[in-house]
Amino acid sequence: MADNPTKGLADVVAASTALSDIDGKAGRLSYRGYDIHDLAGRTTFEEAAHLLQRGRLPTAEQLADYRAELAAGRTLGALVEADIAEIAGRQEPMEALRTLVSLAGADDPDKADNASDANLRKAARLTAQQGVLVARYHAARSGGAVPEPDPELGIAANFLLQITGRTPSQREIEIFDACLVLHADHTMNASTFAARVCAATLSDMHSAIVAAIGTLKGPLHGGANEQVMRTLESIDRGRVAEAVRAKLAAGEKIMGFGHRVYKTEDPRATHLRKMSAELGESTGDDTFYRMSKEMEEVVFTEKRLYPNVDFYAATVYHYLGIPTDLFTPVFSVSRMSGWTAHVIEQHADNRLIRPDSEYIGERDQKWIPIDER
Ligand SMILES: CC(=O)SCCNC(=O)CCNC(=O)[C@H](O)C(C)(C)COP(=O)(O)OP(=O)(O)OC[C@H]1O[C@@H](n2cnc3c(N)ncnc32)[C@H](O)[C@@H]1OP(=O)(O)O
Ligand SMILES: O=C([O-])CC(=O)C(=O)O
Repeated sequence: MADNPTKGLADVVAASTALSDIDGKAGRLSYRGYDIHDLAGRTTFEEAAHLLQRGRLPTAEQLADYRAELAAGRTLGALVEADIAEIAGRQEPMEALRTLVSLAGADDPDKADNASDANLRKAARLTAQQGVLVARYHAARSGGAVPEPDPELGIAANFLLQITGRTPSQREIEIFDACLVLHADHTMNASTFAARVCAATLSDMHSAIVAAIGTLKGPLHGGANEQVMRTLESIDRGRVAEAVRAKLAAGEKIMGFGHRVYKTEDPRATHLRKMSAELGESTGDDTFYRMSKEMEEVVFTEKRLYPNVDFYAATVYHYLGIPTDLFTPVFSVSRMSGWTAHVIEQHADNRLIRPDSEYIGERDQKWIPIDER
């Protein structure tokens, strides 16, 4: 039987959204009508999150209020505090985040309230807490202390401070802030779709985010950034082309390449490639950047595939001193802003999401009693 033409829901429009838009042929991405090239490097993550969750780029006053709300919202609840050390000892980072966000839901003062004002408050708290959860998880498993967040710093700077234990340079903050902006939203990607399916049953925001985190974790989606770094680390630096060709010949996918929607360069990769080059040079060892460039050339020659957002994000995070198994959690720190905005949008104009399936199993089977099977 021929493959279902909508297998994987390719090209199926599953929701209407005013949050982000992609032109896959031209390689363009915009958030609420603002081209990503105009936002990255000029807009802080907090401004982008405000744009997505609250519908507009904030004025200075609105931004100050939003930042104050985020700062107040990053305090973790009693259940999370009580269990984080135990969870850090027993679960991998994305599994732990899934558990911790679920616990945060029990601690949240708005809990299962789906009203729009409650959803806005929960969206801000979830966005404020995600980076803190990653940092606290990392400290708990490594037995170290987490520096207190600096109230003068934003989410990007505080995250780097809390993960690396040192005050990041201004340029590192700018680069990481731009990374968070670049990852914030991306139409109906798998994790956002999962969040919307959950929200569309009129389940609550924390439940939808738990579904999204579990979905982002997989290596065909957000989990690819960690796999990119593992691939680079496993390849002999003088034999990149040979290693890539061997993987392709063995039928393996090369992590960080290909995309369901982009048929040309992912516009986010354009920024991340430049950041990787800059950070590689400034750290004095750009080997992984140069290996990445070579991989890009070989994959394009062999398969005509372009790097996606996860490819150069890997070396950027590596150069920023972020442990490799926290790369996908970093993605969730940013995408939390988009996921929560999608839940708000879904609840505001809801209809149950329930697609159909094509039945390919046996029919008209005759039932046989158990002792005769
Ligand atoms: C944030 C994000 O989620 S970005 C994506 C992150 N994921 C990755 O980087 C994982 C690697 N990439 C992939 O697996 C895919 O390109 C996806 C999942 C991103 C897109 O998948 P789809 O649109 O379903 O494309 P699909 O997997 O069917 O690939 C189409 C063809 O291109 C090939 N292909 C696609 N990506 C790759 C890759 N990275 N390496 C090698 N071949 C690939 C497939 O093998 C397939 O070939 P075939 O037609 O000869 O069988
Ligand atoms: O849109 C997708 O399918 C995956 C992606 O690039 C993202 O979620 O950022």
